[in-house]
Amino acid sequence: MTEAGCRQPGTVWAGHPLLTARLRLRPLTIHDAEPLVALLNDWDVVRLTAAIPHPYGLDDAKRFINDQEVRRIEGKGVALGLERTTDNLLVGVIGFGLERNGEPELGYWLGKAFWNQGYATEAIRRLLRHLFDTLGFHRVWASFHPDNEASKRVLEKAGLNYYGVDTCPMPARGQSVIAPVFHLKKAEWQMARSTRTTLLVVAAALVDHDGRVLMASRPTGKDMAGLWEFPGGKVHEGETPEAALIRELQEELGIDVTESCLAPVAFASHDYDTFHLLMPLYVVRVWKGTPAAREGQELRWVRAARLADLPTPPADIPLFALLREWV
Ligand SMILES: Nc1nc2c([nH]c(=O)n2[C@H]2C[C@H](O)[C@@H](COP(=O)(O)OP(=O)(O)OP(=O)(O)O)O2)c(=O)[nH]1
Repeated sequence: MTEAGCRQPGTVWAGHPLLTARLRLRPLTIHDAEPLVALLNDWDVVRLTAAIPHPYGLDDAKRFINDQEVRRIEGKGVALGLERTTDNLLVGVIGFGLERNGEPELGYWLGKAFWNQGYATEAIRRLLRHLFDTLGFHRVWASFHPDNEASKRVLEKAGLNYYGVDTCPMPARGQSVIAPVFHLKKAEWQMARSTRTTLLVVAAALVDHDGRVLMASRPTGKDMAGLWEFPGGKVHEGETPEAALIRELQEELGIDVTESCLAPVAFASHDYDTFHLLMPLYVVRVWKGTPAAREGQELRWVRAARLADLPTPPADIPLFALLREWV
């Protein structure tokens, strides 16, 4: 963990995309110009923002991307595209600037089609972890247009609280507003996170005679729907991980596995927004029955070397390289 004193001055981005259950947060590139126009040329999206012009054209998008690249290099702030993992679609932008006494101030917007689906909260929570844990800041700020109730709710859900009001210039709207200001201190953020649970989930890499691994899509209605995962599920109270996996494989795939055929090979330990996942992974080469989708999921046999090409929960990504050693 980096503390504030250790942070390289001017570092606002650690270089790797930040992953959430459904999103990838990464710097904008010139390829985002057209998608930005498609999302931002919409009065409903921009009317409560301070600096986004309307109408919004390709030149505006290119200038914005370029300016943000310069700000990032100069260590003044960063704008990150929010890319949905299942289809790599740009759904919005989140970022921060250090203009408020060198402490990060958040900004974000989502395309209208992506409102009310929890994307903003998910992105803010991940960015907070980056700002506090990786970059070592001790406080973050955010302000919003007083009419922007949705923004207020999102900030509250992410743990920020009311600080006061401030006069905020809105150059693109030709006015200033008295805007509510919210903030969150690192100590409060750490305190709230300390009450989160560690969730124990077990998973199986079923390996067939061709060395392919069975992956299942998470069904609609579950968190991370559409992503490809190892079959498995939560360990119930009083259950051993092995018993839980045998039960899950019967429930989800209709196959019978005995405990002696479960070889533990790796585990995932991943910090999701609202819980910490601990997931032992077992390789299984012998089972009775033919795996069939019993719970509305799709199934796919995938070569170990191609697992990383699938959209998967972020927790699974480190497992793929480890699994290649075993398959
Ligand atoms: N099974 C499985 N779960 C995974 C993987 N990667 C990953 O992050 N997870 C997460 C997704 C969920 O948050 C959690 C598993 O919970 P779940 O809700 O699917 O478990 P379950 O089958 O017991 O479902 P339910 O009966 O509670 O509905 O673990 C994976 O590869 N396989």
